[in-house]
Amino acid sequence: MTLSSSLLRRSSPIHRLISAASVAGSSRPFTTSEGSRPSIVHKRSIDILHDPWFNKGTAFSMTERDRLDLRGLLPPTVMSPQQQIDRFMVDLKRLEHHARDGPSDTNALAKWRILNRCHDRNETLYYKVLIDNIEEYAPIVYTPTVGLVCQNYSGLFRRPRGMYFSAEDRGEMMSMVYNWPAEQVDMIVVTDGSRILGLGDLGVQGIGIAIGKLDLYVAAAGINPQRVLPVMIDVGTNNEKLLKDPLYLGLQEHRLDGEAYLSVIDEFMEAVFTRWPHVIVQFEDFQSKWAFKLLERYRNTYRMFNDDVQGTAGVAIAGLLGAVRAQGRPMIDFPKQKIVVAGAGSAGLGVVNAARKTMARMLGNNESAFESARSQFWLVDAKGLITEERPNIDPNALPFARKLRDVEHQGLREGASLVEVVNKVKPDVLLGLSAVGGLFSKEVLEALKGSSSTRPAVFAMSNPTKNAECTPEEAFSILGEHVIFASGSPCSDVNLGDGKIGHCNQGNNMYLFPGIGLGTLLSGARVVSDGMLQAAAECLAAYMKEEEVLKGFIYPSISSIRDITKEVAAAVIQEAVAEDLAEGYRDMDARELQRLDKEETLEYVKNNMWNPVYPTLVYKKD
Ligand SMILES: NC(=O)c1ccc[n+]([C@@H]2O[C@H](COP(=O)([O-])OP(=O)(O)OC[C@H]3O[C@@H](n4cnc5c(N)ncnc54)[C@H](O)[C@@H]3O)[C@@H](O)[C@H]2O)c1
Ligand SMILES: O=C(O)C[C@H](O)C(=O)O
Ligand SMILES: [Mg+2]
Repeated sequence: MTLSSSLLRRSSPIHRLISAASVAGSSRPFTTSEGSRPSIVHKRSIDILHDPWFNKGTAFSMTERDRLDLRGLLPPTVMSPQQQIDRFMVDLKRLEHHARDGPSDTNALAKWRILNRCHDRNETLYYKVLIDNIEEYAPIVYTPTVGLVCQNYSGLFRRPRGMYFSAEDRGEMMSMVYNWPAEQVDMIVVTDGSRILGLGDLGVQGIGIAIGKLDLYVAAAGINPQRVLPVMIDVGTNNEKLLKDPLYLGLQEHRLDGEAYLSVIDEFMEAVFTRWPHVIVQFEDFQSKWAFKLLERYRNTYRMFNDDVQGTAGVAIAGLLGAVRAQGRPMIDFPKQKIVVAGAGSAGLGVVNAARKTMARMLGNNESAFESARSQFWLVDAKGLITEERPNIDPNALPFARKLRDVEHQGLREGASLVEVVNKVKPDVLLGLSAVGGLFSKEVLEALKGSSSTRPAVFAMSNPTKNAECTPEEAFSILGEHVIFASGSPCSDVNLGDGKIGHCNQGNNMYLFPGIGLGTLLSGARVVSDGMLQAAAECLAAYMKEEEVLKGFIYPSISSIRDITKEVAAAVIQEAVAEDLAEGYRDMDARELQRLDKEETLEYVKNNMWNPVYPTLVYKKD
């Protein structure tokens, strides 16, 4: 290599100076105009986005994105430099405004920004901070702050993270997936932004939830951060506010539907599994209309699961079993529990389906057990109690529609209100997955006083905090110290006076999805089976000791999430082996996996979890 060519090597600092000098003045990236001299760049793809000299961010034109292998690495809308400035200023002004008025979310967003900048600069440091302070920072990188981040994503967006596949990319996905710089990807979290937490359709801004979930994959499951990929599939949005917002980063058209929608998701799945055949894809925050259909479409072919349907169900079951134990009763009494569920979307239906199966197994695992288990559930949605009389009933809710004979006997009817249902049914458990903040009103909680349980349980599982069906203060003040309480987003314990504390559990799928993903990865299971999900739920339920449960602690502290995740992953591996689904991972082939006992499986999991430690770096010439 000649001296001059070595000087011009793309990573050399001298090269950067030369290139910068050659573009000084007229052709700096931000001011490129027709006819000005081009900048010579010796890099492509993500390296350009990470180089502050050449990065134009959302202002890269589509042709430049194609030429420079950037397609998919940025949100689909091309912005003008002025729009970029406008977007930045909106964000800046919003923070100034909030700082004057002082609403409580300002601090959380400011903390998110600081953490996010650290994430952009130094991943090892970022994850060390997150792991060592998970209780403090999970509420920032995950629910509830991640909801606020998604709502403000157009303003907060600086450096891209993850990939964007849009309706405009049809026919291109198989090649654009190669624009992602990592050779290996273990875990993808994908959303179409159609139902982000309880905040509705946030379009392309929903990428924030995929990023937040993967942060937990790294922090809790020890998935290598270089092998995670957040994905946003932008098929438009039906959020009218975003459709009119000139600074919105996503496609400004209504959502694709029907076959057109399915073909985009199909193309995406085919592309990622072609490049990374062993990847695991977690579907996140898809509106329930598609959540169930996509799960059925892919679950027997690809390594995938839906976190809102399946992860939530497992966490709810663990909590429901905890609530039985908290009453001083054995878990096997679970099939006697009367459970009212408010919300019949992807999460609510996921929970009742899985809880019914769990009850049926305890009752003998036959047809009649399955049939009798269904009568333990009352489903209430926006139109009230769901019965067989419901016109155009959602087929997914049909198995739980109450029989007319039963409801009449109970003094209820089609569409009865939640308070009526609670009054008449006197449930042991009231579980909310409705996304309606305050749904468990004073009247509803007063009605629960009539519960036939000695320790009624309230699960206000909707996220983020403002969408929770009630607060722990409301539950404890109305129902007294014996109520078992869980919310989806973190809440503080309640001081009940006289030295007594009302414990607020966090009932969130974060206790399971990292372990489900890690266990699937390390087992090399071909698919994620119902049995593997059930094993994960049972493992979480068993994690809690008797004395903790009796004190109202039905979920572990998030500070032990790495340990819980290790246990869950080991349980998932053992089940995959038992079901003959495990094909092994790296040096651990299927036969060796079969030989591992529980302790050895735990050790195997532990040894495969990434830790945030700086590796030794060695320089090598190209
Ligand atoms: N804690 C967790 O781990 C967890 C997991 C998944 C989802 N969630 C939360 O659950 C909520 C719902 O998620 P989803 O995917 O099922 O949403 P979804 O939109 O699919 O379903 C919402 C359901 O609530 C019903 N509903 C609306 N208003 C109601 C009312 N007044 N009374 C009773 N029901 C009402 C709707 O009819 C619908 O059936 C979201 O807030 C989400 O954040 C929490
Ligand atoms: O994201 C969460 O905190 C839980 C759940 O997946 C949700 O959609 O609310
Ligand atoms: Mg979710």
